[in-house]
Amino acid sequence: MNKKEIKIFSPATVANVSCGYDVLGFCLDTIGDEMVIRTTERKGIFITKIEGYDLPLDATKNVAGVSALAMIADAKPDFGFEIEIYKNIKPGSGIGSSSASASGSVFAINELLGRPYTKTQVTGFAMKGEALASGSEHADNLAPGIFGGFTLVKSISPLEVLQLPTPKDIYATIIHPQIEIKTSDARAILPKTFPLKDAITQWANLGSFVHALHTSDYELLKRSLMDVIVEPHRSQLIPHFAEVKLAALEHGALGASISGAGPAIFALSKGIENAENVEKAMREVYSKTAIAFETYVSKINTEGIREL
Ligand SMILES: Nc1ncnc2c1ncn2[C@@H]1O[C@H](COP(=O)(O)OP(=O)(O)OP(=O)(O)O)[C@@H](O)[C@H]1O
Ligand SMILES: N[C@@H](CCO)C(=O)O
Repeated sequence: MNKKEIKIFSPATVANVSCGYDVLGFCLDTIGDEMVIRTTERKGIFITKIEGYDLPLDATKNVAGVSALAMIADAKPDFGFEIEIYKNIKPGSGIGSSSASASGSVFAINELLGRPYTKTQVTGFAMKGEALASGSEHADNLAPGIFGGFTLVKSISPLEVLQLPTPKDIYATIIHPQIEIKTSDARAILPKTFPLKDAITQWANLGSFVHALHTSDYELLKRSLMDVIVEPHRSQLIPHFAEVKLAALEHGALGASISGAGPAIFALSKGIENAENVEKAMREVYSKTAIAFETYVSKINTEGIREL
């Protein structure tokens, strides 16, 4: 007998991770949304409650509803689902707000259906929801939420996700200035072509970053956390980006860059003490401005979305 109701924690995630635009991501632990999903006799998907932020209850306009509708169109259950969303991740934050909803609903429905779908298939349904928010299908926030840890999306069609190892002592620091950048806008400002020399630098860094994760080589990790493709364009949208990045690097971070489409900025550090020093240094930069902000220090969440 399958369960009729499930409560989950759907974590925030960091996409791109400097050198892996649209393919690399990792999962955070200290911030995420909660969702309750239950079966109903009436067929369909019904978003009955959203707390935290003002988002559409219409299932066709909410990413959680769109991904859930895609899953039930395939599974064809003879009952429906109600979804309650308790949002902690601000939409347009750069730490995967839309992704947490799009993946949370289908993770939970898969559980309530008795887990007929693999994690890769669940990610495929979630991509339908994520596309509503960003205007194109990508899975670099979804995959770390669903699989946990660091992930690499090798291909979106057919979808193939690689789970990468998480070095034992690695921590993330996030600063989230309270301005909104829509992913669709941040994608639209990117050039359509790039110089070959920049592409070479970027794929060399991506390859060496993956190698550094496999070998827990923090020195190599530090030298690989670079972005010559996206950061130069998008950093202009984030006030004080260069100062925050410099402060992070000067206070022990292995690397720092834009989290997803921004405005959040992430840093990776070896050890929680370094991660906390980086947090303090990042806070100092924004404390001198009129912009409100929040910061988080988090271990890497290797479990991903979990039942509460
Ligand atoms: N359940 C939902 N949660 C969050 N955003 C939603 C949801 N449903 C629809 N949206 C819409 O998606 C957009 C936010 O998604 P967007 O991808 O821009 O931000 P993000 O997910 O925080 O960023 P990133 O993907 O860079 O981490 C907003 O326009 C919001 O109204
Ligand atoms: N890879 C995506 C992540 C944000 O959803 C981007 O940077 O546009």
